[in-house]
Amino acid sequence: VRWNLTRYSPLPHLLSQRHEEELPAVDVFVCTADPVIEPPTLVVNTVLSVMSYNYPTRKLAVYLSDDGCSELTFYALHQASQFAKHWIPFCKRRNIEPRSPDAYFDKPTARPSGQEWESMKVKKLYEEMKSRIETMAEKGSVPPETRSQHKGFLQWGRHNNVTKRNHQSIVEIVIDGREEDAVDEDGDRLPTLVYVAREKRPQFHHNFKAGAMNALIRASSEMSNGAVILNLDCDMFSNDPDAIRDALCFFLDEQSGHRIAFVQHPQQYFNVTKNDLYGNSPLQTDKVELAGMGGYGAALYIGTGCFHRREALCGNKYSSKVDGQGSINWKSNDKTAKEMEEASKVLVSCSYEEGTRWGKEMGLVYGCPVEDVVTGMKIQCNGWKSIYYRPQKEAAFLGVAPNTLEISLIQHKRWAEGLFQIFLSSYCPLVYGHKRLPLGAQLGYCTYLLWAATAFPTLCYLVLAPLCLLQGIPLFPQVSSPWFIPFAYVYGARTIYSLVEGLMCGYTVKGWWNLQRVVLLRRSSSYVFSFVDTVAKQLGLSKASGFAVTAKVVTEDVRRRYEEEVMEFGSSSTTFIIVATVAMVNLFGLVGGIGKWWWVDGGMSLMGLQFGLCSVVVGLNLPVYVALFFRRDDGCLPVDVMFKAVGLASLAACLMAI
Ligand SMILES: O=c1ccn([C@@H]2O[C@H](COP(=O)(O)OP(=O)(O)O[C@H]3O[C@H](CO)[C@@H](O)[C@H](O)[C@H]3O)[C@@H](O)[C@H]2O)c(=O)[nH]1
Ligand SMILES: [Mn+2]
Repeated sequence: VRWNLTRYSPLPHLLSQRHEEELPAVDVFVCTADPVIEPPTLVVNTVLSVMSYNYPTRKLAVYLSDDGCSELTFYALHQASQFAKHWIPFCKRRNIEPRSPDAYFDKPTARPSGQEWESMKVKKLYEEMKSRIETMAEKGSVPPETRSQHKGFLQWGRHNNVTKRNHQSIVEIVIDGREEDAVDEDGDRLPTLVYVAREKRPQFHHNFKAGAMNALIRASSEMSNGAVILNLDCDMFSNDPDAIRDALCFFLDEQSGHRIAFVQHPQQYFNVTKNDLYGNSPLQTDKVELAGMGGYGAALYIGTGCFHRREALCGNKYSSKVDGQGSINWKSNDKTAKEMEEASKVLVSCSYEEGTRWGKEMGLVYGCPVEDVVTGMKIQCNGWKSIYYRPQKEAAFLGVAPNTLEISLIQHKRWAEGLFQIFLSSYCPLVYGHKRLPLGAQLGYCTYLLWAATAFPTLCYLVLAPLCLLQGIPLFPQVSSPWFIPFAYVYGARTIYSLVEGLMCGYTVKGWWNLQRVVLLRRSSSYVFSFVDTVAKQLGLSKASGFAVTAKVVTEDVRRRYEEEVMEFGSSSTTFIIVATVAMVNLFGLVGGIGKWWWVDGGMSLMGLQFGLCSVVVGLNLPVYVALFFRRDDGCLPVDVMFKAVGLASLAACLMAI
């Protein structure tokens, strides 16, 4: 992936000059799944940020897919549609950035001073809306005066018996951009806003986010039918009001635009701390590796912050011969709102997909926890190219990064599992991509798909090396032997390369060091589970696991520790027992090894590499020891984890001795 770096700088002013009249309709899909882990205020901030794009509003439609089917989320969206009448003109008049109200009012420069009455007024309206949403969340019922403002609330009426897992299709147009009264306080037209909760029934598998996206693709095709689709997770707001125009530069490029299926932005986060304790923002991946994949025309689709050509996402193959291919012009729709809602409801019902190619050849691929990567690859194998675009100016999208170790490890378990599953499936890039993807791209995909497979080599280094050190079994050549050189070279060169590249990408030394630790923790815990689970599933020993939605809110205490970059444990999960045991084994190895070999002539030289390895691991694990023995806050490792870890590590040492 490092052989083919490609970076882009679009020229949006040329786009306006040449194509302003024929700009395509753009549909924005926002997905949410649970009103508790993904609070509605967060969701509507994302929605408001995309509603206020600098783009002709009659060509902009925003769809919210709610897999939680929550009246609260609908209420929040309805509130947001009212607030948008003030927010959008405010943003456009003053050209403010970012356009997520929370993020904007949080900026120190945005805090309105005394004279800024308008800013004060909008801020007040925003706070009022937020508190209404929070009140409704506490009370659990919609105020009667609001209930009568939109027929959509009837969907949650008593006779419908709506639960998260069992309910009818709901498609409610909250703002129909074509209506005369759909205007903001300045009299300008508002973008279309639609709420969709696809039908759920216990006997039908809903296929998580992939299912939600496919439902949206179909529902939107009945309404705005935008030729370009922007996919966002509910926790990722748009940070650049001109992002659509930048992306269109790729699709409308006269030379190669017709072949572009999607334009992917990196996943960047607004809550990453200075030294990125949990390695959430891997700068080398963002700035180098993904750009390298883009160089092969095979940028990965990573689920959010991605602009798609509808046609390619729907499963059509690229062909230079088909007429009209590449044209993504705007078309209008003459149906009434009611007709559109009714037609879409059928398309998002459970049984609609039965016997169709949806989830296989059409739309997002089902059955894989990383539906995004496999779908992206399938699109590329259909002959399309994809672009990876990381704007130099500022991030176009900003999301919420996991802020505890556990959340981050759970997320990685899902990813590594899904990725490995792709490797073992018929979608393996070396097979499926053979002759359809450049070799570099096939191998590039494998560097991700094989994350889980790194678990066992890593565990060997982490467990066998220190135990053998204790027992006096040398595993590597001794320091004075010429065979020492290749080992030292590989390790040294790899480390220096990674450090230098990391620093060039903008890491602090501490940030780079933190990343090494996190990678170690992932490989020795999350990826072990991913590997075992995937293999068990392949052998038919267990059923497909679900999609553990990443938690987006934590308590105040936990957030404070995150901001201070103190590692958060705070539970006795199996993951942490493994983490603590590995740390203890290495501590025993190092201390015991020194005690044993220091006095023996040539002992330190004989065991040199093992000592080195053990010291690095102990160094990386310092926060684990601190959490085990020195910390007393709620985020430390509980006493029972300490006993278990010490017990298991001693047991392992004893077994080795026998
Ligand atoms: O049944 C579900 C489960 C999830 N989601 C949505 O999917 C998105 C991603 O879920 P999240 O728990 O935040 O997962 P992350 O690990 O943060 O997501 C990354 O990884 C996923 C694949 O594992 C991709 O789908 C995401 O786009 C990508 O950001 C969120 O908006 C959810 O609301 C649904 O709509 N329905
Ligand atoms: Mn997420």
